[in-house]
Amino acid sequence: MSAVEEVFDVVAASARDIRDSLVGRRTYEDEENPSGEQQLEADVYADQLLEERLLAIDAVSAYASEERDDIVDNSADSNGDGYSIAVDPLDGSSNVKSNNAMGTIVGVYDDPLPTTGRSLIAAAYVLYGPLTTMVTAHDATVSEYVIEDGVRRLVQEDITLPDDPLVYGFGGRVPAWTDDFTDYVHEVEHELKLRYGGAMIADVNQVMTYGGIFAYPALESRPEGKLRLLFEGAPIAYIVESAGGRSSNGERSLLDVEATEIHQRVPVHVGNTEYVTRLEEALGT
Ligand SMILES: O=P(O)(O)OC[C@H]1O[C@](O)(COP(=O)(O)O)[C@@H](O)[C@@H]1O
Ligand SMILES: [Mg+2]
Ligand SMILES: [Mg+2]
Repeated sequence: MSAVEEVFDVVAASARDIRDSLVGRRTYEDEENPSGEQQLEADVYADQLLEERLLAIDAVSAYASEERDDIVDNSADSNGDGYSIAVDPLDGSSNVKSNNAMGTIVGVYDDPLPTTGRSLIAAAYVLYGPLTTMVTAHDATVSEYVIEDGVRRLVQEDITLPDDPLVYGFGGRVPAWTDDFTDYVHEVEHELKLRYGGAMIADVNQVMTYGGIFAYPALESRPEGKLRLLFEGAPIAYIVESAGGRSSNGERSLLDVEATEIHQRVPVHVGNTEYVTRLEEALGT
């Protein structure tokens, strides 16, 4: 089995345990993560589980996560030339309180972190919805699996974004959006249906399913947006682009954004090519 398939299997097995763990871990810890957000017990649990299991794979030499300051380096065990894994252990974890959908995001990078999304050789996300599903991208192929008893079963192969887009979801408070972005939203809302749930993975998965656009844009008070490049933006861009869509930070593909810090943020826009291209035009880039 290839190392990438091994990573995907470990993520699937861990997804079952993460899901099972949620029931007793819906309260906040006293700690904040490196992005200054309060951590839930569930965030910490998922992070520890994934760190332990992913680093146990021979070909994995480093583990970085949204929930910890520093990279955990295991290169001595993998002869220094293994993959670096970047993880958002629970995406949209504040949804655990209201029992709404959440995700797990995994990027497999072929270079030491921080590095650009062009170093990604695979990416995957788990969606904890009514079903636990997993979408993987590797070798230009996007596949969807259902996870049962910790094992992934293929349900759809060679996924591409639908040609007739239906939905949009944009994060951030409306008054915080820039004027250019707001003008774009006013166009799009005549064409697509709003679907926004506050967990990027759930919102992006709707775009993967129905076509359209998801964005967490630059805000007036926060030009860098909210989402993190290595753990959220680049892996999702890799998956959406592998499915025939586009990603952008407003100017260029998220895969081409220079990475200088592990926890750096980036404006995220992903979806059907037409909508992302129009968005770049609206932003004047
Ligand atoms: O609550 P807001 O501001 O709409 O932000 C929602 C965004 O924040 C996130 O929850 C951030 O992810 P984390 O839960 O991993 O910090 C995204 O999943 C989502 O798109
Ligand atoms: Mg997240
Ligand atoms: Mg998270």
